[in-house]
Amino acid sequence: MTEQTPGTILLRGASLLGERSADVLVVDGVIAEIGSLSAEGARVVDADGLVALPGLVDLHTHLREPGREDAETVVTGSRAAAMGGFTAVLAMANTSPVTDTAEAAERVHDLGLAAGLVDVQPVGAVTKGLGGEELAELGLMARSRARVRVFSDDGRCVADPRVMRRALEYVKAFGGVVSQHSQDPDLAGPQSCCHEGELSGRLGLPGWPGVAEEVIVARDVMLARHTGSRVHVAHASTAGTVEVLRWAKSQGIAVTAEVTPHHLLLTTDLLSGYDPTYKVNPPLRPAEDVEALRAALADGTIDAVATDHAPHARHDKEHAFVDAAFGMLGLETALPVVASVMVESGLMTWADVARVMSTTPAAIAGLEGHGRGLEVGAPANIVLVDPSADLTVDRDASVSLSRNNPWHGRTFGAAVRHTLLRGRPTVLDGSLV
Ligand SMILES: NC(=O)N[C@@H](CC(=O)O)C(=O)O
Ligand SMILES: [Zn+2]
Ligand SMILES: [Zn+2]
Repeated sequence: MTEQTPGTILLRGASLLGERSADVLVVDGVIAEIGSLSAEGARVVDADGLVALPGLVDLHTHLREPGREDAETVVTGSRAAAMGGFTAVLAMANTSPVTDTAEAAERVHDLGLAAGLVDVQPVGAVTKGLGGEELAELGLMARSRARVRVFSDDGRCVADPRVMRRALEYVKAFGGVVSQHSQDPDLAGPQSCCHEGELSGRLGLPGWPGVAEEVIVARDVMLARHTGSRVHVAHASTAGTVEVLRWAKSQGIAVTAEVTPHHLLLTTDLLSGYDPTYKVNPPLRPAEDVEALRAALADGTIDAVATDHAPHARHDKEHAFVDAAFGMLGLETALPVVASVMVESGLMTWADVARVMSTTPAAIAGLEGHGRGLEVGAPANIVLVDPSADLTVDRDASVSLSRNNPWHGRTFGAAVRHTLLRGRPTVLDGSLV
C-alpha cells in the first residue's frame, strides 16, 4: 500500500458487472475515474477476480428496533446488511411501537445514521398500529426528515379494499408506493403455518393455499389501475401470482414485485422434519412455484429480490411448529443464494443481478444515490463479490443477533468480499471494518 490520502481508494482490477475489467478510483465518496489507473496516493484494494456491483438495496428488512432489541437492533441489522453487500435497506414498520408517525420514522432514520453502515430508510405503516382500519400519517411521514415513500403493513395484509384504495390514492400525490403483504386473512385461517397441499395434510399442519395470495394480488392490481397509483407485491411466492403480474404488466398497470432468496431455492418438503427454522410467511411452496418464480425474475415479471430478513429470538422460534414465530434471516446470504440460483444456472448475468438487487429496488423506493450503476460521478456505493468462493454458511458466524438461519451448513459459490458506502469501506476481506 502506498501513502494514504483519506478518502481516496483504488479498486484494482475489478470486473465491472462481470463484463469488463478496470480500476476504479474513488475520491471523497464518489467514483472519480474508471480505466487503467495509477495508485499514487490512494489506498489500494485488490479486486482482481472480483465482480463489482452497485451496492445492494433491500426493499424488505425487519430490524426489530424499537421493541424487540433482543432479536435485532438497527446497529446489528446494519452490520448484517453491510456484510451482505447492502448499502441501503428499507426497515419494515412492524416494530413496537409501529412506524406509523413522522416521529417514529425519523427515529428509525436517525438510528440508521448513527449506526452509519448502511442507509436505513424507514417504511411507514399504511394503517395506524397495523390495525387495518384507519390510515396512518402517510403525508406527514412523507414530508418528514425521513422522506418516507414506501408504505406497508407487512406482517399483515391490508385486507379491506376500501382502505387499500384510499392508501393508493393518498400516496399517489407524492409518488409513494404501497408494498402489500398479499394474504387474504379469510382464506388463510389464523392457525395456518405452511403451504396447503399434500404435505400439510400428511403432517397434520393447518395450511394456507396459494390462492390466498393470488386473490389479493389480483385485487390490488385492479385497484392500482383504477387509482393510477403504484402497488408493490412483497414476497411473491406462487406461480399464480406470477401469472397475475404478467397480465397486469402487459396492461401497463403500475405494479412491481419482489421475491425472496428463500422462495427462489427452498421448497415446502423441508417442513417434513417440523423444523421451525423453515416456518415463514408466505410459506415455502412446491417446486413448481419455485421454478415459476425463477423464470419470472429472469424475464422481468418479478422486478427485484428482497430479503424479508426476519430475525427472531430463540425463545420465539424454538417451539412446536404451530407455535413458532414466522420468518428467517436473509441479509448476509442473499447475494450467495441469488448467485447460485440465478447466475451459476445461467438464468441471469451479473448485470441482471445488479438490476434486481440494486438499480430496480432503488428506483421502486425512490432512493437517490443508490442503484446508480458504476459510472464516473456516481456515489461510490459498491459491493465486490468473489464469484468463485467456497462459502459454507455457519449460523454462529452471523453478525445478526438472531440464529434463525435456514442456510446453516449449505455451501455457496459466491461471497461478498468488500462493501463501500459512499467510498468508505464498511466491509473489507469479508469482515466488518
Ligand atoms: N416473513 C415472516 O415470516 N415474518 C415477518 C413478517 C412478514 O414479512 O410478513 C416478521 O416480521 O417476522
Ligand atoms: Zn410479509
Ligand atoms: Zn416481512
